[in-house]
Amino acid sequence: MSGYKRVLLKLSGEALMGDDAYGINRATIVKMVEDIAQVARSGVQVAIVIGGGNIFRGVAGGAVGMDRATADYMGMLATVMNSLALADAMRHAGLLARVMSAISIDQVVESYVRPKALQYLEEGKLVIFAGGTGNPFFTTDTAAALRAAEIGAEVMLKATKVDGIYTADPASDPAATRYTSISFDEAIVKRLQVMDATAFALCRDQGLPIRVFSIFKPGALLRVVQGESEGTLVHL
Ligand SMILES: Nc1ncnc2c1ncn2[C@@H]1O[C@H](COP(=O)(O)OP(=O)(O)OP(=O)(O)O)[C@@H](O)[C@H]1O
Ligand SMILES: O=c1ccn([C@@H]2O[C@H](COP(=O)(O)O)[C@@H](O)[C@H]2O)c(=O)[nH]1
Repeated sequence: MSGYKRVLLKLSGEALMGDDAYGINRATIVKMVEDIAQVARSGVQVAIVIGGGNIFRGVAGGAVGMDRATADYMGMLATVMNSLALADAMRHAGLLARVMSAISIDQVVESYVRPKALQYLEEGKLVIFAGGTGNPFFTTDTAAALRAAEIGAEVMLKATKVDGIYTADPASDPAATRYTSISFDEAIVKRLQVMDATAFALCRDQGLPIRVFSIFKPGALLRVVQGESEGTLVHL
């Protein structure tokens, strides 16, 4: 069905809220899992990183006055919660998923060990990388780029609230237009805020393409994995 054997899927944490003000919307997570199941059942190995913006963001208003590193650790813990919720929804859908955290919380979740993650993927299990990079001052987009490179994913798929990369943030600029494709250097130089520059630079240096597409568009994930033109491709 596709040329891809192994992909890294970055899911927006904020998208998990659905129409709610914060947290995890049940219907939204179930829909996300249905889309992932279609791809996983086709034989593609899928590793996932989910953000934490629906629960906590270290640089957000709620963290004003806090020590930045402490706030960032709270953000990383939020991604552990989202990862557990995602794995639970996957179990309900009959999928086998393992959560591996960059921060050790052994009573709750397995710690990230690269060979073990590779073994799970080869066994056909979904692997959810929680806890970001395990370091403050980073983001889950950078964690996704890092893990994608570590596991030898062929592409990083960023499923987000917008349907690609625009000339400016489409949420605030209605005149913004969407790129079908864009080079890493152009995305970095133009400071397009859809992803942080560290994540773009890591993918560029590893020759790892990124596809940005809408998490809400029905069938978009499957089309992306089938190699169809969807959203925006970021390339060398
Ligand atoms: N040039 C741009 N093109 C597209 N989107 C942009 C651009 N600039 C800013 N954005 C914004 O980037 C955001 C990306 O959303 P997303 O929820 O994936 O972010 P995130 O920080 O990775 O979320 P989370 O941390 O919750 O996973 C969108 O809300 C979009 O409005
Ligand atoms: O490697 C990482 C990943 C994340 N954080 C903190 O968590 C929040 C939530 O992650 P998002 O990517 O914004 O969804 C982020 O704002 C950071 O505060 C981190 O410190 N290190």
